[in-house]
Amino acid sequence: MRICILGAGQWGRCVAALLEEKGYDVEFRHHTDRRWPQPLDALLLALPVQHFRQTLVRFPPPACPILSLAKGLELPEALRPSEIVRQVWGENTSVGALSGPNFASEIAQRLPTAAVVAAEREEVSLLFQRILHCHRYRVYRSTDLIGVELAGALKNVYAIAGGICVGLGLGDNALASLLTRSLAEMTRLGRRLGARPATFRGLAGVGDLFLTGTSDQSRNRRLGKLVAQGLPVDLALQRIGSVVEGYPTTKSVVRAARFENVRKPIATEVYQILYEGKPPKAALSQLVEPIPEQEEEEFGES
Ligand SMILES: NC(=O)C1=CN([C@@H]2O[C@H](COP(=O)(O)OP(=O)(O)OC[C@H]3O[C@@H](n4cnc5c(N)ncnc54)[C@H](O)[C@@H]3O)[C@@H](O)[C@H]2O)C=CC1
Ligand SMILES: O=C(CO)COP(=O)(O)O
Repeated sequence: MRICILGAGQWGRCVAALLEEKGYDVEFRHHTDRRWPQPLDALLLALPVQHFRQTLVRFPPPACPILSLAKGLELPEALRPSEIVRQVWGENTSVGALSGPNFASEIAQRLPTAAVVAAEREEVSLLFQRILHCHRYRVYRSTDLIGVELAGALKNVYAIAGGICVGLGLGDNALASLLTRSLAEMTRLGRRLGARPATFRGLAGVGDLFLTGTSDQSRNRRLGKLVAQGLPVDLALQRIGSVVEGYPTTKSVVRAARFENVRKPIATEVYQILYEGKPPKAALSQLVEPIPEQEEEEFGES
């Protein structure tokens, strides 16, 4: 079986190594290429989401199932990776998504973890589960493509919030509270777009949120921490030096029409810190001080 990976960053290279270990023939394509390898059985997309569209248009629609490995929402409409794929290559394109608590660096060290592959059509999720699953990478299946893609993208916004909380030295109680309320907010945003709430309690949701919200390996959390410690956003992004999907995704979530009128106080504060220069301390205290308004319940807490 011949598998192509478009995008050779940390994640694309890590997944390639895993597949090669399983005996697959893997070939990379870069965003400057124009042709697919022949023949081609499956395509994995490992590009940052903001580069998806401009890269995909260079290539003809591939005649094989596609899996997005990316975690973000495209500006300005907050489109999910699979939505971009279908806009560019046609509505009938077979496309799924992979997500979960997966730091590339740990998987590259052969440490174990789990993930979920989602696709609307079960034969697509079955195919990619079979391709990726192995003794150190346990792959589950889901039919909630919307939920899995949204969970993977949104957790980056809340990992930044976690970093801000840590950077301000607010303590572990505050961090746990913030991440729990973040999960409620993610679930609410997901519900608006038709995602299943249960998906947010799975690997792509709580699994990845708690990983990236509590570990300094996360680039998103590091961005929040550096900014809370007083570094200007552009310098913080430069210092991290690789893709921080939560940065554009925060803007997508707060500005896109599809999330209008969904209560999202945490994402809004993160947006104001990153894009409007609001001092992190003022933003975070705004989340802590007022008695919460009555809101749609996610955890029976109103
Ligand atoms: N690194 C990780 O641990 C994980 C990353 N992901 C996701 O995978 C996606 C890729 O992330 P990483 O591989 O970590 O990024 P990276 O920062 O290591 O690599 C960046 C990638 O962007 C490509 N690129 C740079 N400029 C480009 C342009 N103008 N047009 C198109 N492509 C361009 C590069 O070729 C490279 O493939 C992101 O959505 C990320 O959230 C998901 C799970 C784990
Ligand atoms: O998605 C990831 C791990 O699951 C990678 O997180 P960061 O992009 O925050 O480093």
